[in-house]
Amino acid sequence: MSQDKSLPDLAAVRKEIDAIDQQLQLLINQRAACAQKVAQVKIAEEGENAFFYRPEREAQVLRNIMERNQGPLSNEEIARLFREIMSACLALERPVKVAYLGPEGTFTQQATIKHFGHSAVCVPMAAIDEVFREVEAGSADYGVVPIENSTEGVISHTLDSFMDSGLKISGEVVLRIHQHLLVGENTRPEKISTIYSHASSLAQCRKWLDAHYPGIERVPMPSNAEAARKVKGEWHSAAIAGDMAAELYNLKRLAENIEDTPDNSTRFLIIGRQTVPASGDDKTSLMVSMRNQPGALHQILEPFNRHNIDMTRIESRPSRSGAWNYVFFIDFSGHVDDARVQPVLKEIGERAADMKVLGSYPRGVL
Ligand SMILES: O=C(O)C(=O)C[C@]1(C(=O)O)C=C[C@@H](O)C=C1
Repeated sequence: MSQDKSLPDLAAVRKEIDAIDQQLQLLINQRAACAQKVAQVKIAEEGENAFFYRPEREAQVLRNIMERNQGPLSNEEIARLFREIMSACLALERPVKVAYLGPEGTFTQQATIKHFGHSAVCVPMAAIDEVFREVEAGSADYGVVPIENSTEGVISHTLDSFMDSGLKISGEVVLRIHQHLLVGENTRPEKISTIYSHASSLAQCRKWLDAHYPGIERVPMPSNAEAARKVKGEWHSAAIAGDMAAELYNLKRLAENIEDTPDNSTRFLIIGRQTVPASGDDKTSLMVSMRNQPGALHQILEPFNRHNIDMTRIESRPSRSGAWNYVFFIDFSGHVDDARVQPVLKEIGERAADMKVLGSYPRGVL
């Protein structure tokens, strides 16, 4: 019994919670049973190799949840809970196997869980092209690779992998990147002589390091998770890495959120073998090869402008097929099936030496 008469009665509120939990449990299992019925339809229509994961439907479900949310839980929090419910429902239909750029503890693993939830089977790969190969070979259903960082720019390795791959982009996920200075339990801050991290993480924290650890050696590592693993047993070094690595290796945080730009984020792509129908709010990624002639770039950009299509990114990479030819990677708002997108693709296709649609996919929701 509460002392203060204006406070709710604790035992009574807990009883209310128990009753709600009972209903929630029933409803969640009813929802899961519906997912099993959906699986039956998919198998009947498309066979055992049907695509059980439906990115467009998941994006719609999550958007609806956020739109109708009245609180007190925030839109992000409620969507995260439903993300996990859908993840469990999908696993009941058919567990999905997702290859990601490892090792365990990387931001890519964090992005994979953010996108697919905890019920997906996540497998770390040693390199970006291994993620591509694993999905191409059918050993994994989907792959997750980083594509661009807001402070560091594009990850060219991922772009280059698309040149030799027939895989499609089926989604994107954006992760806020928070970097921490991590040490093992026996490390004394004043004894630190080396700081390990991935080169891009060192670059993202350069100003902070200049101010707090001037003159201390900075050693690039293949990943920040590996940097975290290395400092676990060293008493004179520190690592820069994120939450996942800190938890995985049980490291102490000497300083948190040390990235130089507070809105530091990385965008990851989901790659697979699936063409995704329109979700209502989509993006498309294109790969366009152009001969190196005057006005080549203008020829590609002009149709987007004339048809009023919002181009969200353009990157160029030297083509591997011949000297001085360029490949442009273009992202724009819209889906290949949209009536206003089709004339743009037709015109660019006529002007380019080669054009490949890498995929139309829902804009990242979470
Ligand atoms: O609607 C479907 O196709 C389902 O399989 C159901 C469901 C869900 O739980 O809502 C589960 C997995 C799919 O990726 C999308 C949605």
